[in-house]
Amino acid sequence: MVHSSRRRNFNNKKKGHEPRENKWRDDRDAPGNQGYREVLKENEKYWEYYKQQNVFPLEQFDEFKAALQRDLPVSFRFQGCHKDREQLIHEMENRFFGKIVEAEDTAVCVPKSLPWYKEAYQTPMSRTAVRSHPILAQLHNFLVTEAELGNLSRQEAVSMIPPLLLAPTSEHYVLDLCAAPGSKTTQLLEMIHENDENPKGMVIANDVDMKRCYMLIHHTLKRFRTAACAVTCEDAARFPQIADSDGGLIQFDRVLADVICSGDGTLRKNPEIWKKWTPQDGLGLHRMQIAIARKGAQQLKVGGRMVYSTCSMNPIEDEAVVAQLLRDSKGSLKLVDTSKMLPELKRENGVNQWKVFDRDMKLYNSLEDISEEKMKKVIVPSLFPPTEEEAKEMNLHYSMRITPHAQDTGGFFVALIEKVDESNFDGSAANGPAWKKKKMFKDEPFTFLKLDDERWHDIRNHYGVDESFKYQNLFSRRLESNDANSRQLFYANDAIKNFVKENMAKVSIQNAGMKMFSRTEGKVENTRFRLSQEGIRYLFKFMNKQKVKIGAEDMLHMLKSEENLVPLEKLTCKGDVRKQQNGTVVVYCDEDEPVCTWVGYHTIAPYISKEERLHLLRMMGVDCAEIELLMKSKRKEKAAQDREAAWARKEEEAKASGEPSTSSDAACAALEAPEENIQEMSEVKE
Ligand SMILES: C[S@@+](CC[C@H](N)C(=O)[O-])C[C@H]1O[C@@H](n2cnc3c(N)ncnc32)[C@H](O)[C@@H]1O
Repeated sequence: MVHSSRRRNFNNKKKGHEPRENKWRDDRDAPGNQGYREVLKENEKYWEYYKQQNVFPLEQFDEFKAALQRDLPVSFRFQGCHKDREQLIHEMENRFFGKIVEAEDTAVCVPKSLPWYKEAYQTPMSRTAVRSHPILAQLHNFLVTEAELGNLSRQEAVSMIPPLLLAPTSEHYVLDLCAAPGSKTTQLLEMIHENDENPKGMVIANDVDMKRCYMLIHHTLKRFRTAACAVTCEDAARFPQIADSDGGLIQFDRVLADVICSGDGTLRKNPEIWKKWTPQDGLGLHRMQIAIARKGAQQLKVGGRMVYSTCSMNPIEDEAVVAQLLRDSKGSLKLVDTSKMLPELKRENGVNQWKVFDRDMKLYNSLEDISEEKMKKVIVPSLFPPTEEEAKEMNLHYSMRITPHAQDTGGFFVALIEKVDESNFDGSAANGPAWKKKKMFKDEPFTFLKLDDERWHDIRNHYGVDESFKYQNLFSRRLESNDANSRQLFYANDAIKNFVKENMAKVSIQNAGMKMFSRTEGKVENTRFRLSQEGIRYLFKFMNKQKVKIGAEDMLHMLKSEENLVPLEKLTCKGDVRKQQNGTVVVYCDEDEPVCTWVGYHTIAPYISKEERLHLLRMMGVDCAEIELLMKSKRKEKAAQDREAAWARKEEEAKASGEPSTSSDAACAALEAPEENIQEMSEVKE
């Protein structure tokens, strides 16, 4: 992102300019960040539209408006395994909440857990305010390192609802049709891992936008390493039927259609919407939304459930889409009554009646009102509310709308739909405007290991891997002829392996499973393959060599050491470690937390990130305040360097094009993925 003072100069803004009432200097980290540009938080059409729609009692209108004009509270969610979550929540509450209360500062609030999701927290303070307050800054520091590791995710409160309603289990096959940037994908993955570290189920996360797929892989999934996920890049409205290994078709237990929408419930964090919103935003997306929802329903098995959700409160994008889906299904789909689910969540029931306006707020009561030919393409029959008879069958009130003022969140809509019967549903007729896909990367083939592969012999012998380990689920991303040179070996569970093998020719699969081994060229080790920390999670229990149980003191010594290389001489475990071959050695105090290390002739080095070290120390009850501070200053330094570099690039681009720069730096920075996480995708020149 761009350094603020330079941005101000570039935009010719005066320094020291104070925001006026009802204007907002948006958060520098906000998605779609426009810098410190002022935004007038007014839009007459928007206010009038929602006064007319009756999606919440009209007497609440002033509260609705006031909530939308306030900054969005910060919310975050603890994720990862149950034990870690509990311990981290305990640490956060113990270390910071007391101090915040003691400070008796009225400007500071203790984050509160959401009444309907106890592992998620919300604070009415904006992100900028949190970072600039001395006590909250420490808490922020703690949260940032845990977020880096994927133990915590900053996510809008309302966006946590769809996975909670879908409630997938470890056996479920889940399709997330519009997945990027992936906060709900992570939540779904976490749920299928909740009671089983190595679930039989899988999540296929799809997005039509290649750049956003890339973000999903290298930023979101990087933090939640799993063998049970694949990322595909397809138009959801045309998502292909997935082949199963037995020659049949895969039908999913759960589908999430968190579709593209006008985002008019995200005004509090997307300032652009204030200026641009008209009713046309919803009208323009309606057909695409129906097409995606229909394709999602087609992929469901009988008894399976789909969530249709939008971050818009507009019935044209919400109930009208669900109503058309139900109409088309001829009784194969039913809305599920969600009124008893998440009882503490305040919501409005879905509505049976709404009004259809065009871009200029002209009201259309029925199709007969349309005189102009060109409007017939815009105002289509499915925009209108159901007849009284249809409404009785549809139960649109079973769906829910979250209004911003009900519990200080963004606006959101969710419908839970169940497939009750296959016979009348013709998903193949699902058609919508086609998405023009821009191809950036060539999909490298997935080549799975065979028993006689010498790499497998090498790995099996070196790590003493048990016969029961599924070597056939290891793969590289190279053509078979070129495979021996692959730098990395990945691992997928059976469901993902079968999905990939059967479908790689017809589905654009960008990523699957997780990295387990990297090739090494060093002289120290006796294997060509180094084990990665995320790979241990799966391999550890199959390993009979290259692992050593050590005492807590040795572990602390290694993790706390300022030098990465720790002399073996200083550790009591040196004898046991020296019995292993040089290279990767896994050490552990507790079998649940094995740590990958690198052992040389005289030294041992934990082969994990700084954040991971910090997390392990926290889990061992160590006070990490000093290390956190040190890391914070390094992070700041790095962020400043990145900002400068991004800004320099932007200026270069602007100079080259002769146009003033717009700020898509967030996206720019987000696309810089560390090379080691890339599944050997190669760029294709178009
Ligand atoms: C509301 S966002 C999804 C947010 C995501 N579910 C999450 O929780 O992070 C909508 C996504 O739909 C994607 N999208 C838009 N049209 C699509 C299509 N036809 N097929 C698949 N994805 C689409 C966009 O690229 C965008 O990433």
